[in-house]
Amino acid sequence: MLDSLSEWILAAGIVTLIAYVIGTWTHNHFYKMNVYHLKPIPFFGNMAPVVLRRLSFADFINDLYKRDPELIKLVTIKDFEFFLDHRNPFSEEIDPLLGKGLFNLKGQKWKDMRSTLSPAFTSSKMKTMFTLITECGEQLGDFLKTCIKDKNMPVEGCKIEREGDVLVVEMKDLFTRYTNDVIATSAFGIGCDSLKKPKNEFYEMGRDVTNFGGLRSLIFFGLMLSPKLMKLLNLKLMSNYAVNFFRSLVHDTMATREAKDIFRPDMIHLLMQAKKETVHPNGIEGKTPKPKWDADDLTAQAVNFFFAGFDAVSTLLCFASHLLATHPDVQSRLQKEIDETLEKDGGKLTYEAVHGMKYLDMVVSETLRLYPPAVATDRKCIKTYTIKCDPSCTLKPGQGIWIPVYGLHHDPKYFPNPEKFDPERFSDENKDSIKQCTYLPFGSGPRNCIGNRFTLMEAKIALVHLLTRFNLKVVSKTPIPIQITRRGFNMTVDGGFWLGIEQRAT
Ligand code: HEM
Repeated sequence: MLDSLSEWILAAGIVTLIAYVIGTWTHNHFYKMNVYHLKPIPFFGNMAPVVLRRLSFADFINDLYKRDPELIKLVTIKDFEFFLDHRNPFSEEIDPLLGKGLFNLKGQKWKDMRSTLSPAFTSSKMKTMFTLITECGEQLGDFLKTCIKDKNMPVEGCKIEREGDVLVVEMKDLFTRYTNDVIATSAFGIGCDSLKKPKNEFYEMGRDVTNFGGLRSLIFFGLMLSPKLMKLLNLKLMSNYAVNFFRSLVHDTMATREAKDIFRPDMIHLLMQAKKETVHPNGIEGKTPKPKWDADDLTAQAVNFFFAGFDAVSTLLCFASHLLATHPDVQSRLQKEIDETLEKDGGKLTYEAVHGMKYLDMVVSETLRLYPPAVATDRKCIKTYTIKCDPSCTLKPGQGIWIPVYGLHHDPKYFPNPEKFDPERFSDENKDSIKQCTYLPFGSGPRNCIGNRFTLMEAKIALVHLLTRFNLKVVSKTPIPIQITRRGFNMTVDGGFWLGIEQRAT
């Protein structure tokens, strides 16, 4: 027991000293490496502006940014073998369904899983999934049409208000319902209509597990700083309830399909093939042992697709709709392209038509430049590597690298007048002049986003179904100018993406 004041002061002094040493343990790291750096502060390092909500994560990345696309090319493409892994904060022990997802896998296990999954994302597989996704796009258009026509139709559960013939819609809510239904049908093999059944369990679960605001942003930050401490405190990002929900969903779907010999052109089918080991990791039959995936390995991939698909794609659609509503000239030109394309094909939307619309591609690409849903990505050094610069800098295994996607996209050196929404940057004449490794919405090199084709198809289908029937309008609730949130890591705006949706004149 401490019973005198001096003992208390001594104990407090020792605790403070230990805390200070722990909080500044790595702070002379860059100094010792002779690398230009921002001076870190105790406990926060350089993250104080984000943790204390003085800056959004995107602006923080922009401020940190001292870039060199050539270096990014070395790390992500040329010398990729030295930087194979992400610095992932998810641990297989704490959050198995996050830790075992492709994004988090390391080394050979990542290579094996990536080769197993890659066949699911080829153009031919996208084509087979096109019909499933188009059905969700039609569902979205039909729901909005009925909502406008039938003023008595209940819309509780969805964030929709009525102003005469205009629906005032919170687009993040609308689009997460669409992206939820898309990923439910294509990755989990189940049909959902989250607009008509706004409280369905799959949607509620998705909203909950992909919310990285509030307490979760602190746990996320804690996992980055000290996974061991988080494990000790039993703090995880996914609740046991959510883990069991996804485990039994994937397990039951696979069991039903096996028992009834059901085939569906979706990702569950591919995962089932992987389980049966019919997909060979390197395509060289007999030379390399086939990886053994257990049930969690496979469920984790579906969960990984869900995480990526639910939030990032809806974020892209929110920013795209906002930009179209605030740039009516761009919206009209896009509607014209869509109308003409559909007319040529007798009103039917085909895979080829979606991929042939150039202006649509330019609008989506420019949205991803201006507001990349992944504002940064990273790599972890796994073998000692010397960067040939002056003075040279040697990276040791375990050290991490940020790739500041948002900073590159907003650099006037690569994108003149970077805050301007200008789809022309991606026209046939201009797009080839974009310098390699300066436009990275889906990352770079062999570890880039495996879902990039899927994303573009999904987003374009939604925009076609919306713009062919409706106009997007600025309303009094529309946030202008747009302010990216300072709460948490999600690329979103406080208060919501409110826009007006009105039926187009026929
Ligand atoms: C707007 C939508 C999306 C954006 C902006 C996005 C962006 C990214 C980025 C930046 C990375 C890291 C790449 C790197 O470090 O080089 C990534 C990885 C990944 N993404 Fe996406 N993504 C999106 C949608 C999707 C979708 C829909 C899926 C799945 C269906 C998906 C699955 C993945 C996976 C599995 C990885 C890890 C790949 C690996 O480590 O091999 N993403 N994504």
